[in-house]
Amino acid sequence: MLDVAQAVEIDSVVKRYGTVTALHGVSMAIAEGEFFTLLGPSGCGKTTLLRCIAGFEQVSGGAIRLHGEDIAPLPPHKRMVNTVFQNYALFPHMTVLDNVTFGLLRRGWGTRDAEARGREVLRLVQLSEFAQRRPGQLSGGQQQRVALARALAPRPKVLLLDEPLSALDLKLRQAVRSELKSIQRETGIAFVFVTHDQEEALTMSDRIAVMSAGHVQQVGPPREIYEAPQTRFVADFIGETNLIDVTVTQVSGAVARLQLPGGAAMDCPAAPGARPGPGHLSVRPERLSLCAAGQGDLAAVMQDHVYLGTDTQLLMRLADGARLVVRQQAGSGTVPDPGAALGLRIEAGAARLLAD
Ligand SMILES: Nc1ncnc2c1ncn2[C@@H]1O[C@H](COP(=O)(O)OP(=O)(O)OP(=O)(O)O)[C@@H](O)[C@H]1O
Repeated sequence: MLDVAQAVEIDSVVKRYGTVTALHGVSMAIAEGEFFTLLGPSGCGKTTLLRCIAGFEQVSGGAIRLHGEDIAPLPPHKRMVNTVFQNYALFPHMTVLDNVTFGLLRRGWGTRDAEARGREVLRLVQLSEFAQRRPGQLSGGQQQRVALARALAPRPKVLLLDEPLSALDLKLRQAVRSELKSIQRETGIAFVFVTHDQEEALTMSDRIAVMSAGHVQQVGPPREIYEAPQTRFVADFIGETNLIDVTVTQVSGAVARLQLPGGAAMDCPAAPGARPGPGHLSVRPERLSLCAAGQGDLAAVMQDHVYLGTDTQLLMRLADGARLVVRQQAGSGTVPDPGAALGLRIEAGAARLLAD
């Protein structure tokens, strides 16, 4: 059935370049007005998927629908989507306003309407007073906003953004992040945002699709991706985690019973697909705490520590040689001496059995 609340539906999309398969049957649905992020390491297929939505590439299998309509037969300029590229691709010899109106005039808008719309989107990105400058006379962040204004000008239904902040330095990137987010809210159109930066994804998105090697690993809101990762890849790629080898004795529904290294038993939430047998538990470093040797869930030996200002990273080893990291907040305890035997307590609800 057709679901009109979906701005974009990606349905079992396969993309091959000769013998290379860049997308292996990828599915996801992006809602109207949603800030949706494709996140994954270099080469996982993010840009390929964006290019398939934009129409710069044809899919090898599956379908892409925009507001319920299969867009395969439509050329890029008929798709009601627009793209903001990493390098902005502004015309250096044109004014800011002309850069923004250029695409409108090519689409057949009248000069007067194009100029009015151009000034409107420049107001939206707070660049009204720069309308007559050339791109070379603007900062990187301002050029990025011109590129955004230009892409928004024809009122696309979906805006695609391919690592639009990666050319900016860290401070500026953080400032532009919140601007971009508020512009998205104001326009109410769906943004499909590509990044390999997990912090960018966590801070800006309504939902994130984590991709690896042409597959979707998990789709969900940032908190769910961080707190309830389903696979080792997601647990490891998003933030920092401890992957602990465990023996799963029973899985019933979303709860697993397992045995920790050292023999202690515990019940914990399990990702869909988790099975009895050897398994991996993910526990974030900030959700482990120290206690006396012989107490807690795990027995560990202190190895080393790294002072990080707001907190300290404690590096530990379990009896089987596995390494664990504990994050201790500044002022919340003393750092044990190297070689000290300790207990580690896993905060209630903090452990998650992964599917692989
Ligand atoms: N035109 C092409 N011809 C052949 N292979 C390609 C082509 N474009 C992309 N690929 C391959 O497809 C895979 C996915 O590439 P893609 O650019 O989508 O990854 P990405 O996740 O966007 O990476 P990055 O973050 O580095 O841009 C890679 O293995 C890449 O080498």
